Amino acid sequence: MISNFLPSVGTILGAVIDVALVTALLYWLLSSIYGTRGYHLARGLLIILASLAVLSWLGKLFSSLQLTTWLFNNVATMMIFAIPVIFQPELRRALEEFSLDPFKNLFKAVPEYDIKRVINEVVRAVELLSANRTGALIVFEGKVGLKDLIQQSGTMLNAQVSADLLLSIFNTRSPLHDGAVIIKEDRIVAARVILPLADRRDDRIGTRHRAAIGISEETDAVALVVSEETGIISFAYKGHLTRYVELKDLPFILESFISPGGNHEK
Ligand SMILES: Nc1ncnc2c1ncn2[C@@H]1O[C@H](COP(=O)(O)OP(=O)(O)OP(=O)(O)O)[C@@H](O)[C@H]1O
Repeated sequence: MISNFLPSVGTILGAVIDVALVTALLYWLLSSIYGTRGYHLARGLLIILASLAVLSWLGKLFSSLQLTTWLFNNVATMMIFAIPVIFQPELRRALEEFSLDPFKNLFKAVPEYDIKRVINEVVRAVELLSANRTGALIVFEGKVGLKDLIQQSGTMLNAQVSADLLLSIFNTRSPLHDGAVIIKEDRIVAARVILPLADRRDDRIGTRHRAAIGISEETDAVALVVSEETGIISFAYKGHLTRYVELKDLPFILESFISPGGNHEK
């Protein structure tokens, strides 16, 4: 008798395969866009959708929560059409990369690196850039990836951070000096990257500083600026520009914002 109420082995197996397939698809989707600004948006949408799905399922179980069930059904349908539009560039790139190397995003190890060395090299470069009044914009990538910006406008370098390399890049005779340098962990990932400009209009600052504020508004990156006009060192974080940074304070400031794994803790 009880066996009438128990699901058959086939049903259980079907459900397990169903869940495994959806999980694998979502994992692939998220790992494909990991490193882009769309990743956190996609993760947020999935969390909302999963919460609504759980509530809707509970609603069905207890024959209540009709509004939640209605909301879930409509949001889910809407998202099927909205997601390809919102994530069009990321999905396109992910599919292209997938066709070239299907297992590229699996089994990535978390790298370890010497953060003190990176900071020392950056500070040494900033000291000379500031003294020589050479303009510079250095962005430290945080948890939010900047891969999409780099692919749109930058020149890939993927070189170890060193003061000499930073000085060569920002040398005004170098073809790479315009735009921003992106640092991820202990690598200079790219140079000549065009950043989104902050909307804020302020006559006291030009486009280099507005670009630093812009990227710090849109992501959790820290952007370091050396003014070409005055040699003043500034940094932008969470949309706020701190100017007149003293060189002696720079190592502590950078250390407090950057931690291994690309996470800014403050
Ligand atoms: N969107 C952007 N992304 C990255 N870099 C940019 C962007 N816009 C401008 N820059 C950089 O800023 C330089 C122009 O700086 P501009 O003089 O307008 O700004 P500023 O804030 O007054 O800086 P400075 O004090 O160094 O003069 C450009 O040559 C380029 O290297």
